[in-house]
Amino acid sequence: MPELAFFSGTMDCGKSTLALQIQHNRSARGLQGMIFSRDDRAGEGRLSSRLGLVTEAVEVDDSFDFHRHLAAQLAAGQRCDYVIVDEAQFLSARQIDQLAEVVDELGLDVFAFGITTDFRTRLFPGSCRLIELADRVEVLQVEALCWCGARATHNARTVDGEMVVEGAQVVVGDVGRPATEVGYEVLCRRHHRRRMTSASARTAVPAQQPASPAPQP
Ligand SMILES: Nc1ncnc2c1ncn2[C@@H]1O[C@H](COP(=O)(O)OP(=O)(O)O)[C@@H](O)[C@H]1O
Ligand SMILES: Cc1cn([C@H]2C[C@H](O)[C@@H](COP(=O)(O)O)O2)c(=O)[nH]c1=O
Repeated sequence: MPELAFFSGTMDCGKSTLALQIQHNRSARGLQGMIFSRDDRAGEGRLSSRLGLVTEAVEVDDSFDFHRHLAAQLAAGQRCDYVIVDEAQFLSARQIDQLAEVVDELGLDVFAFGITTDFRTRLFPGSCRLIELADRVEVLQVEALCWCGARATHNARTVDGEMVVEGAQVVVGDVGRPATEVGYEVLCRRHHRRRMTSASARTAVPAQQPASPAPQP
C-alpha cells in the first residue's frame, strides 16, 4: 500500500540526509523519484544535507499544486515511483492534503521531511497537517543534543546572539554558525523554556556554581 510518511524532528537531526539516502537506495534499485523542496538553505531548486550531499529538486511555492503537477507528469508519460518532499514544514495545509491525494489517488509513496515546531515551539502549518494526515510519523533517531547533553527537542532562534521568541515564523537560516543576524540552536525543553542558549549558559555558569561544601564535622 502506498503511504504518506512524515519524518520529523528538530533542525540538524539528519532529515535531509535521510531523504537523500532514501532517494539513493531506491534509485539503486531502478526506481524513479520526484524530489521537491522549499526554501532550502543551499538555494532554490535544491535539497541539501549538512553532510555535503545535495541534489536538484523542484522548488515549491504557495501556488504549487502537488496533485495537479504529478498527475500531469504521469499523463505525459513521465515515470514516477515515489515522491520526496523536504522542508515540508513550509507547505500549506492545502498542499499536504494534495500529498495525501497523491498517495490515495495516484498510488505513489510520499516521504515528507520537516521540522515539527518553530522557534516559539508552535507547530508549522505543514507539519501540523502532516501529523493529522500521515500514515506514519517517524521522529528521527539521530538525536540532536542540547548544549547540556540532553536530547534536543526544540529549536531556538537567536538574533544578534540573543534568543528571541517573537518574530516571523519563517526565516531561513542555520545552526552552528556565528550568527550576526538570525541564527538557530537546538535545545532541550528545559533550556528552551529558560531561554538559555549555549552562549547565555557560558555567561551564567559562574553565577550558578554551587558554593563550596561546608566542612563536615
Ligand atoms: N562534519 C560532520 N561529520 C559528521 N556528521 C555530520 C557533520 N556535519 C553534520 N553531520 C551530521 O548531519 C546531521 C545534520 O544533517 P541534515 O540532514 O543536514 O539535518 P536536517 O535536514 O535534519 O537539518 C547532524 O545531526 C550530524 O549528525
Ligand atoms: C525553527 C525555525 C526554523 N526555520 C527555518 C530555518 C531553516 O532554514 C529551516 C529548517 O531547516 P533544517 O534543514 O531542518 O535545519 O527552517 C524557520 O523558518 N523558522 C523557525 O522557527
